[in-house]
Formats: sequence, C-alpha cells, structure tokens
Amino acid sequence: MMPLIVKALTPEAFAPYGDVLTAPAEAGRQYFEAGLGNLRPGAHASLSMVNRAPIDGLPLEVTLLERHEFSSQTFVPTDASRWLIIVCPHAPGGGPDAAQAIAFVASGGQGVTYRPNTWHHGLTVLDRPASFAVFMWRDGTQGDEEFVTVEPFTVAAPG
Ligand SMILES: NC(=O)N[C@@H](O)C(=O)O
Ligand code: NI
Repeated sequence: MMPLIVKALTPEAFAPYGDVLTAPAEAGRQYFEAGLGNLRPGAHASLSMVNRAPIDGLPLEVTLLERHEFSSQTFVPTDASRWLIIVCPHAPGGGPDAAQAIAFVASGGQGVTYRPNTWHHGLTVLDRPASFAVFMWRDGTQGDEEFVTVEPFTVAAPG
C-alpha cells in the first residue's frame, strides 16, 4: 500500500468520523449529548487525563486500530503541540477498512470527538510530550474497547 500522506485536520474532512473541537466548552456539550444518545444500561461517564510521549516522527507504521463500539470518544488537548489522527471506515465484511484510512495532523488547539463505533488509531502525539482530557462512556465490558491488528501501512508527511 502506498504511504498514507497526512493532511491538515478540518471539520469538513473529518465530518464522516466525528467533530473537530476548537473550544473545550464544545467538548463538554458534545460529550454529554453524544453520550446520552447511546447509553448502555450501567454505562458511566469516563473522564481520564492522559499524558503521552511523542513518537519519533513520521513515517509511522500502523499495525493496530481500535474502536469504542458504543461510545463516542472525545480528546481535548490540555497541553499539546501537533498530534496525529488516523481513522478508517468499516470494511464490508466487518472490521476496519484500513485501505481507506485517512490521516490528519491536528494542532494543539484542536480536539476531536470520534462518533461511536469509529475505527481509529490510538492517541499519537508528535513533537513533544502532550496531555489530553479524554471523555467517553464505559460500562466495564469488552464492548468498551476493541483492538484489531491490520495489514501494516505507513503514514507519512507530505513532500
Ligand atoms: N485513553 C484511551 O482510552 N485511549 C484510546 O481509546 C485511544 O483512542 O487512544
Ligand atoms: Ni480510542
């Protein structure tokens, strides 16, 4: 597979997978609206503060994707430089369609909400260590998080 070239994160380009946030207040509203739309019995609100070291830079080889089938997932950078978002549609036979993956570079002023059941790469940070607030809904069952190994593909910077 040809390397996947990252593109700048814009609301329009990300729309099939969720929303781009530019103000933490948006995250709160979206989070509660989204969560109330798909609450499983026994689900509870989950807020975690995540610190993540940067990768060594691009290119990045992707081998693992994940989804939260029953919950949105919101990432609000609280102290971040650039970070990487990789998403892909569902394959007709189930699982992620990694061949259709799209990769974005977000600024430290941009957050995202993945819609429920969105295949995505785990939080990936560029440039320097970063901190995020992560909002989602969990019920403590396996449905909270599912990981899938994919045919490795490379995400690269333009040029
Ligand atoms: N913090 C956390 O849950 N992370 C993953 O779900 C992810 O998408 O990075
Ligand atoms: Ni996730």
